[in-house]
This record gives sequence, C-alpha cells and structure tokens, in this order.
Amino acid sequence: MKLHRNLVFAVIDGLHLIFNENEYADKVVEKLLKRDKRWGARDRGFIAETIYEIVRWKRLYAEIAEVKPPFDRDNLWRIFAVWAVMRGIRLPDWKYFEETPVRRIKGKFDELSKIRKYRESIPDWLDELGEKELGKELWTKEINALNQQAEVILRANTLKISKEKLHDILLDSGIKSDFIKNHPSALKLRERGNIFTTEAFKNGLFEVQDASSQLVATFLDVQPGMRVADACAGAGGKTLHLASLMENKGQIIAMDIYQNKLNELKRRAKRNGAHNIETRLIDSSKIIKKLQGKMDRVLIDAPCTGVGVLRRNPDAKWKLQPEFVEEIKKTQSQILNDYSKMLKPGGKMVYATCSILPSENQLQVENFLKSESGKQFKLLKEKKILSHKTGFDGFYMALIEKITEGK
Ligand SMILES: C[S@@+](CC[C@H](N)C(=O)[O-])C[C@H]1O[C@@H](n2cnc3c(N)ncnc32)[C@H](O)[C@@H]1O
Repeated sequence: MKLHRNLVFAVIDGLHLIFNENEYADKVVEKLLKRDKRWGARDRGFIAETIYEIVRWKRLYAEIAEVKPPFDRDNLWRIFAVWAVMRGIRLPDWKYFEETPVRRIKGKFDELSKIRKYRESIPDWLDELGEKELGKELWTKEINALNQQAEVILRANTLKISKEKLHDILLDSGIKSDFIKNHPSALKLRERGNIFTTEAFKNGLFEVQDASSQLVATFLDVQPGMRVADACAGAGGKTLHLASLMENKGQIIAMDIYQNKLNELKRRAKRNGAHNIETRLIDSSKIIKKLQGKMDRVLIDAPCTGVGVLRRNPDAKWKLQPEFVEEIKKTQSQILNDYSKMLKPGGKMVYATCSILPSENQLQVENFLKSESGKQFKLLKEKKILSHKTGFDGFYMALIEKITEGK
C-alpha cells in the first residue's frame, strides 16, 4: 500500500480532534470525508478505516510509540508510524517518518502483547471491571472479539421486500451478500462499502442493523394489531423492525427523552413505509403515567455502557468513565421500575442492552423482580449474546411477563 500525503494529513487531523478535543469518531470521520470532493471510495475507505483502527488500538500504539496524551502533532505522527509498521506498510521518506525505529516498534509490540490491557488496548479500570464481571477466561476471549472490525449487516425491510429479493437487487448493483442462519431478515455484506448511496437504501428497502440487535424486536413476540411502547426508541432501529413484524398494523408508541432522535426516527419511518408509529417525547413522568396498564408489549432498549458494541464504536473505550457506569445502572433500574407499569396484565416486555456486563443485564432483572413493583412480573426467558461466541455484537435481552391477577 502506498501512503498518500493528503489522506494521511486528514487522518492526523481526525486523530487530533478525537484524542485531544474529545470529539466523537463517527462525527469527525463524517466531517473529514467532506473535505475533498475528488476523493474516491478507496480514499474515503482509507481515511475512515485508518482512523477507526488507530482509535481502537490507541493505548497499545501510544505505548509502543512511547508518547502520552495530550498528543501533539509529532506524537500523532509517531502513533501513525506505529500503525503503518504494524500493517507492514513501507514508510515513505517524509520528514515525519525520519528516525522511525522500525525494529524497536516490532520488538515492543511482541513484549506488550503478553499483557492483556496493552494487547487489547483498554483502560486499566475497564479491564479490571470486565474481568470482575465475566471472569478471567470469558473476558479475555470477549475483549479480543470486541476489538475485531464489525461486518456490515443489513435488515431487509419486510414491509417492502423479502431478503431474497433484496439480495438480488444488491447483486445487480455489484454488492454481494449472504444470508445468516437463524436471523430471518439479515444479510451480511461480503465487502464494506458505502451502501447509503444506493437506490435500495433511499427507497427504504433495508436498514443497517447488527445481527444481534435484530433479535431484540423478535424476542418481544409482537403480533399485528397490538399496542406496543418502545420506551427508549432513540432513532428507531428497533421501532422500525417492530413495525415490520407487526405488518404495519396496530400501534407503536416510540418514546425517548431526546426530540432530535425522535425526529430522525420519523424520517426513517417515512423512508421505510412504516405507518403505525407515533412518537412521544418523555418530558415529564405524566407521559408514562397516561399509558399505565394499557400496553400489550413494552420494549425497554435501555441506555447502557455499550461495552457489547465496542467493535463498531471503539472510541467508547476512551470516552467511558467508571462514574458513568454507576450512573447508568441507576437509570436502568429506574426505567425498569417506571416503564414496566405501562404493561397490561398478561402483557410482555423485553429489557435489552448492548452490554455484556451482568451488572447491567441479568442482575438488573433479578433486582427488579425482587423489588416491590417487580412482584407482579415473571421472567419467561433471557438471551446473553457474547461476541466471541457469535461473531456479532454483544447483547442481552430478557422477556418478562406481567402476571394476570389471581394467577
Ligand atoms: C440503546 S439506545 C436506543 C437505541 C434504539 N432503541 C435503536 O434500536 O436504535 C437507548 C436510548 O435510551 C434513551 N434514554 C436515555 N434515558 C432515557 C430515559 N430515562 N427514558 C427513555 N429513554 C431514555 C437514549 O436517548 C437512547 O436513545
């Protein structure tokens, strides 16, 4: 691979914004890709993938490069040089790469690879937390899997098309994909690419959604005609899936505490041809109270640490803080307590997270069931998805039923 100066400059600028200015990697990449209209798909791919890779391996590379944050531009170039050497790329004779100690870099990599927190490039506290919660063996395997680049998975929007037909339409545009066993609407792309510019996407024939995430709406066991609350709907990844499973019949109330996310949800619903969704901003406890005892199904796709989705969101390793973990657990427990009240007797809810930490998952459900409000509920089944076992995102989901009085 030959390095192009203007692309590498874009990468260095991006790393500065992410590492030193605390900006989000996805937003930075989105902005950078608009910098030069002449860049083609390969150039854009280089910028995006190199930035994500260096973000993922920040701790390991910084340690090898012997630099500490905040990283000045010389330090960022040294980190970049480590990335290039580890990828076997020949360094051009630019001034930034003068005196790059190629052999020392390789030697340090071998030495640091013996220690998990360096090898897997994670902060001490997160490494300790992962081991405490999952045990040494599972955590070692799981964090390794969470450091792999995620594949691109689509969910065929069955309101408009079958996955078989979508597969053929994509193939006509040169995009090859495969079905995934036990994931009825999923297609896995054989190669990464910008699928958002395809006509198929613009016409709402699919959404990008990881295979594990696609199991959540199915787990809720919805039927056409039901009244369903999606209580933490965000921009609606799972709301749209619910609408497909309900064949556009019945009612979905999609809620969140952020209006901008619900606005995005409305745009996506329009593109998807999903007509049974209404949005409600949770700006006071009254919004939930009004729906008390009224819903057949409730989805709680709870806010969480996102430790299960580090593959697609590697900068969360650096942005997450121990205090946030404690805060979010309190929010999860409050949400379970309050939002479960929307269910009718006999109704069912799913509590789900994209975390693999038991304290956000099964322990939250156990505590809820033991609480005063939880007494009216019983756990029907749960699924714990670890990335190293499935090759998809780490997820948790529990199906809980509100007991009918007298039973
Ligand atoms: C895991 S994300 C949801 C993802 C979304 N369901 C999807 O499939 O695309 C969790 C969502 O919960 C929202 N949230 C945070 N605190 C909340 C609260 N107290 N009540 C309702 N939603 C909340 C966040 O804004 C975020 O959109």
